[in-house]
Amino acid sequence: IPLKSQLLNEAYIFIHQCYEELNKSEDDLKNRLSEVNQQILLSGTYKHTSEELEYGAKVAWRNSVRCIGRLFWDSLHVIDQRQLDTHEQIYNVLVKHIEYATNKGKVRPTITVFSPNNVRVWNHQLIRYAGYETDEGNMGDPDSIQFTKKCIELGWEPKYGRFDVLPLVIELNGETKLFELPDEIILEVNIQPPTIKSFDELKLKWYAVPIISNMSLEIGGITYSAAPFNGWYMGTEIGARNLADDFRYNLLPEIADAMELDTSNRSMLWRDRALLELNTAVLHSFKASGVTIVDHHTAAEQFKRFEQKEKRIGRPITGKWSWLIPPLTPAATHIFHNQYDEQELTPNYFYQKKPF
Ligand code: HEM
Ligand SMILES: N=C(Nc1cccc(CNC[C@@H]2CCCN2)c1)c1cccs1
Repeated sequence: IPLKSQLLNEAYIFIHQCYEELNKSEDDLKNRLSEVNQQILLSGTYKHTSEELEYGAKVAWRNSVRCIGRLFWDSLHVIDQRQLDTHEQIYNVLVKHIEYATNKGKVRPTITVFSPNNVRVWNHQLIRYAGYETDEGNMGDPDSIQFTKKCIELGWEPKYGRFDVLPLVIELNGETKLFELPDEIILEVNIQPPTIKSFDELKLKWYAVPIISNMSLEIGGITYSAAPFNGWYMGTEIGARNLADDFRYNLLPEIADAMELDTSNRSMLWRDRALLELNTAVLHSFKASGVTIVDHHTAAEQFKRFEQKEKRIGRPITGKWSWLIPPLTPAATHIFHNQYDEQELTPNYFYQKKPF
């Protein structure tokens, strides 16, 4: 086929890779290639079959170089919602995604794919806490301050709490609408340590399911700009970053006080002791609540199995070392002592320009 455009080229490569890996016949491949060629020459684009979409979304996960959780790439639940064309339908399907993925705590890795190019979800994650800048300092999640301001501009009523779940902001064909999430679909875990009782006054909690909604899914030259996907948490994301970073909830000083540590002397490693206590509390609390979570040692072990499996099959292993090593005790994992090819193959998930 004279490759008249970049899209033809990328479509060609994807269909070949997909039909090869799915063991399709030569006839199927030939027929599909000429069909795709026709669609592109006639309309300038082409439509994936549901099978191609499912394969593409799974392989995009397998190609995500920053992800430690890729062992389970083939078990992704792919929900094809490319036919929806109103804000309300999209909102209802996002609520269904949250319920299906949460599954009362037995988290199911899931992605919902909307029509390419004309849908955007403005949220970073479907469930995330608001952040506020007040005269007395910050309240809530500082990472959400800018988006929270946007929601207030769009008519959202701020509650100025520490853990206010943000509304969904859905853009369709250039029109943006705001939707509140019903409390009952948001599963949260109260975080208390297995040891220290004084933690309780800190009244800590976090939401159960991380659902990334601001990245695009690129398959064979087609960009799905709204394709929210979730897995389950690795404990350090909550305990070593979201609740610990001094530009996030910055809780280590309070944790250290609750542990009656001497915080006047750094070389006593009080920050490290507080981190350990907080991270064991996160893992313990999620497990006690029956919510899926993985510790960073187990996750690294699973990633090692992923590497071994990919090697056996003869596929390249790609990874981004600085993201794959966990923020807590990284040198205790094999990842720390390895090097990885950072090449970003497609299909893949990519950052996209902010819609606001
Ligand atoms: C099943 C459990 C999973 C676990 C435990 C897991 C774990 C992680 C962790 C810890 C990160 C780094 C996040 C950060 O430091 O902010 C990450 C990144 C990533 N994961 Fe996974 N993941 C899982 C499933 C998935 C799924 C289902 C997808 C997509 C279908 C996915 C795609 C990605 C992508 C694209 C990134 C990079 C995000 C960025 O660049 O900001 N992961 N994963
Ligand atoms: N466990 C998860 N964690 C995760 C995965 C991808 C992206 C993120 C959020 N990353 C952005 C934050 C903020 C800056 C650096 N980390 C979290 C998953 C979320 C969705 C699928 S798995």
